[in-house]
Amino acid sequence: MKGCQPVIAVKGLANRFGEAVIHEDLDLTVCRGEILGVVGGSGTGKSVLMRSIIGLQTPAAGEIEVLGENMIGREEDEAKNIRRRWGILFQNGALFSTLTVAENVEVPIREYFPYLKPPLLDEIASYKIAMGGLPADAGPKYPAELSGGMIKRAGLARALALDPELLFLDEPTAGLDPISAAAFDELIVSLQKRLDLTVFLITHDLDTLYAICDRVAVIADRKVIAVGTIPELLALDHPWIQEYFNGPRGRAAADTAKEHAQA
Ligand SMILES: Nc1ncnc2c1ncn2[C@@H]1O[C@H](COP(=O)(O)OP(=O)(O)OP(=O)(O)O)[C@@H](O)[C@H]1O
Repeated sequence: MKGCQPVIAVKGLANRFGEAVIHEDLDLTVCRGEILGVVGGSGTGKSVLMRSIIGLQTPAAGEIEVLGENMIGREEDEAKNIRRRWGILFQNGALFSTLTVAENVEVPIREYFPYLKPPLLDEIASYKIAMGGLPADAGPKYPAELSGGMIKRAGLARALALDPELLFLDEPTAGLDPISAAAFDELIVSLQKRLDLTVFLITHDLDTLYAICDRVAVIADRKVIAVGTIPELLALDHPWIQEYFNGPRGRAAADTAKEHAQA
């Protein structure tokens, strides 16, 4: 991408579990300010890639830089300083079930700013809950009292708790109805613009790819086989890419995106 300032730079990444080789010589660059979609068939290693980037999975080989910092082999206190610069929304929201939404949002704030007093913590949590697009009365609720869409929004509010520069989203619209999914997509775009975020977004949702991603990285054959805009990807004749974007679901998503552009 022209003028790309790399926020994530992965080079020669290899991941293996026993005999199973998940990644081999995988390269990927995510540029500042973009929403990069990551797609690939089930089990191609999208989550393992994200886990490697955020330091939850030690790769067998390769280099990973995030926000200009080498991520491999860092001491815990150094890694902690880098971690506070990003937010993560895990696939199922990963909220603590025994804590309210507000308390969940406060977890990372308490970790990094243990001296903050409850009134200020509550104020910050309310602000983040509103940023996640939840009503104020969601704060005292427990995750079990929330709908799937609200859980994602609460997870997003927590991911935004420390004013991140970079956001990782693992299948944020999975399990949402199409209207809630579209609303969540809009929220991501508006947050990305307002907060000048870089977004690494794993998804199977073709509507999301068309609606909000600047570029899409395709994982197949253990590596990133292509990165580009959807028109750029459509010009490639890789069978998975063609089937994915030109299959019935891909064409329907393209039509929906066209209708939105004309409306
Ligand atoms: N901790 C682990 N131990 C052993 N195998 C693992 C581990 N984590 C992931 N795998 C394997 O690595 C492969 C890639 O998993 P991953 O969850 O990254 O796939 P994915 O592309 O995110 O899939 P999906 O789209 O279905 O979520 C799978 O075969 C999975 O079983």
